Amino acid sequence: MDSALLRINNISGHMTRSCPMRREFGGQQFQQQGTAWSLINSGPCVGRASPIKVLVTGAAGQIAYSLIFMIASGQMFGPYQPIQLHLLDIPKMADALKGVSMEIQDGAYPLVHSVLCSTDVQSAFTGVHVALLVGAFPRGPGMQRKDLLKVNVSIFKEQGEALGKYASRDVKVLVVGNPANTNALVALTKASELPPQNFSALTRLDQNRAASMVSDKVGVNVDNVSNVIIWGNHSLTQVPDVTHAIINNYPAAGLTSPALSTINDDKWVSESFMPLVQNRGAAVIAARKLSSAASAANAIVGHMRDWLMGTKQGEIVSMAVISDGSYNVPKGLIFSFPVTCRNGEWSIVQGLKISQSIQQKIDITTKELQEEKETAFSFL
Ligand SMILES: NC(=O)c1ccc[n+]([C@@H]2O[C@H](COP(=O)([O-])OP(=O)(O)OC[C@H]3O[C@@H](n4cnc5c(N)ncnc54)[C@H](O)[C@@H]3O)[C@@H](O)[C@H]2O)c1
Ligand SMILES: O=C(O)C[C@H](O)C(=O)O
Repeated sequence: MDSALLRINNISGHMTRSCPMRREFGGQQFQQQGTAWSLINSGPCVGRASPIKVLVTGAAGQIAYSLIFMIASGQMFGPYQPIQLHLLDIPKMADALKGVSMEIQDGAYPLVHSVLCSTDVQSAFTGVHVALLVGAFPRGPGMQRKDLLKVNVSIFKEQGEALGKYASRDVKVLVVGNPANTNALVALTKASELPPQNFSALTRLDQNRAASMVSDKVGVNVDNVSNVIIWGNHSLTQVPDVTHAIINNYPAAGLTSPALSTINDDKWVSESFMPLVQNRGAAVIAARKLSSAASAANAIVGHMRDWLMGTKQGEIVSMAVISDGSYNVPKGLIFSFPVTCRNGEWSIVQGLKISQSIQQKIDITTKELQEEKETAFSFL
């Protein structure tokens, strides 16, 4: 197979049936403006009445096997956004990829208008509005993510070039394949035609892991925990930070409490919570003999939904994005920062107070990213 297009729905017929004037998604109101959906009171956002092209690489792999079906069911772009899926994998996975496309068809997802299965980079990347770069080799037991640099950098070099040449100029890119921050930097560097702000790497899984651990400790539902921050690299040196985290509806409905004083156990924060979050990926590999997949897919959906649809009022999420020098992180590294998103753009939250102990840890993860960058660029 080079490329095979499966046309599932009649695109124009579907559009006219499913675009009312106002809709609600993720607790937010959208209205139709021409062919676009806009957040009411928030300017334009991703929602379009015409289909968007969504690329998933590594589409025959284990993360993709959860992710593609979450996208197809509307969990990433909302229940009114038609989708054209572009699925890329390597030639030896062509049969498995075909099986995935058969299952998409059998799932009868109304939002999926077509599926392009390809082992050819050019056709897979052409015209895409969203690129989810999952395809890469995962680490096994005993490995660190940066051990994958040599084998995975060449993938992101080629795909960065393809983004620059063939993708839509407003493409939003999320790199998942490890080491995700540095692979994203390689792709961005090779796509010099595109703004660096279009690129990001995934640390949302770490954020979700951290929020879940805090919710267990305090005894609240995880959706009551917000503003946990992950600083730096998606690696052992990442800095899970609860200094600015909030417990909502605690101690009673409608009230909020700072997480740190609610937890009231500094030893737990530094000696249990932080290392558990940092080592969680390895713990899953030790238990499953495979790396996290379903939870990674859920994190990818959360990351893209917030980027495109906007974060909730007062909410901070973590995304690895290009550093502009904020918090003294050298410009040009892909670094996980606290961000908010509006109108399809992220901005780094400024002015947060950083304790000395968190600052020391930020310096360590920064140093690791600088070293990874040097190693990766020596392979280019
Ligand atoms: N950032 C994160 O939070 C996070 C979380 C989980 C996994 N990961 C990483 O995501 C990556 C994928 O994990 P997985 O469990 O799905 O692995 P997997 O081995 O199950 O699937 C990877 C797929 O990518 C394909 N692939 C390899 N090279 C490719 C290329 N050049 N173009 C397109 N496809 C290619 C493989 O054939 C395979 O089908 C790994 O690098 C893993 O470490 C990152
Ligand atoms: O740990 C891994 O290698 C996979 C992934 O990055 C994770 O955090 O689960």
